[in-house]
Amino acid sequence: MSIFTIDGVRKSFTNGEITEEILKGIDLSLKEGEVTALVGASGSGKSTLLTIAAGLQPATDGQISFDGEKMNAMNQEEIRKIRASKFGFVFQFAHLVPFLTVEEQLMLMLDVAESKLPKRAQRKEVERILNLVGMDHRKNAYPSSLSGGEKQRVAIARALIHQPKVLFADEPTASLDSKRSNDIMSLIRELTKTLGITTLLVTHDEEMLVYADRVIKMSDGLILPN
Ligand SMILES: Nc1ncnc2c1ncn2[C@@H]1O[C@H](COP(=O)(O)OP(=O)(O)OP(=O)(O)O)[C@@H](O)[C@H]1O
Repeated sequence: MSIFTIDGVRKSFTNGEITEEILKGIDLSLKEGEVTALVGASGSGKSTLLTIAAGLQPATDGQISFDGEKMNAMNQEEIRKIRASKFGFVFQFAHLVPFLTVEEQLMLMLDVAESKLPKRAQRKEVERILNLVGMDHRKNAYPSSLSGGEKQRVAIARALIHQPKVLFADEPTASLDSKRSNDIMSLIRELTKTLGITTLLVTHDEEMLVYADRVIKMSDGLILPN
């Protein structure tokens, strides 16, 4: 089932007198339980498409529907709520808060997502997700004592702690060596399947495409036919 559909999405940026069209009419649907990878040359529009799909910036034209609702018809506050409760994000760097322990990072995220669970149940949930990403033994650690791969595991746990429906991952392995990249992508794939999430991944790394169910190639603001 498609949970996310992108129809005829265009995006232009204007700098002074010059307007440049970066996305030139994108149609894409994402299926539940699948990892969809966006690949393409630098500047082809991958990150722009991901941020528009995630409601982080508006499209110039076109429709985005999530779970049967048109995101274009929503106001900023409605989009913010969907982002906080239904979407999770992982980027190239983990961006963990340096003065919070692993457990505290995740508790903070539950606050942001306005979790209604009592604190004790929240702690249990944190333990469960840390177990899923293999980091439960480091719940009291601060980010400075974690390796790059461990930080990314915590970032994945933080992205999934509020049980989002969609995971947006923009170059999640770009700061890692080959072994850690494979570990992280294998984890993202496994969690996509076991938790029934829909994952949109942007990557430069061809080696990571084995973890995708679908590979979408972009070139100059368009999706190339398969
Ligand atoms: N806010 C903006 N204002 C003007 N131009 C922008 C803006 N955001 C992106 N662009 C331009 O849009 C084009 C596509 O950028 P985007 O980051 O989507 O590409 P990408 O395929 O993700 O590239 P990379 O692989 O290098 O990250 C680039 O030429 C970029 O300079």
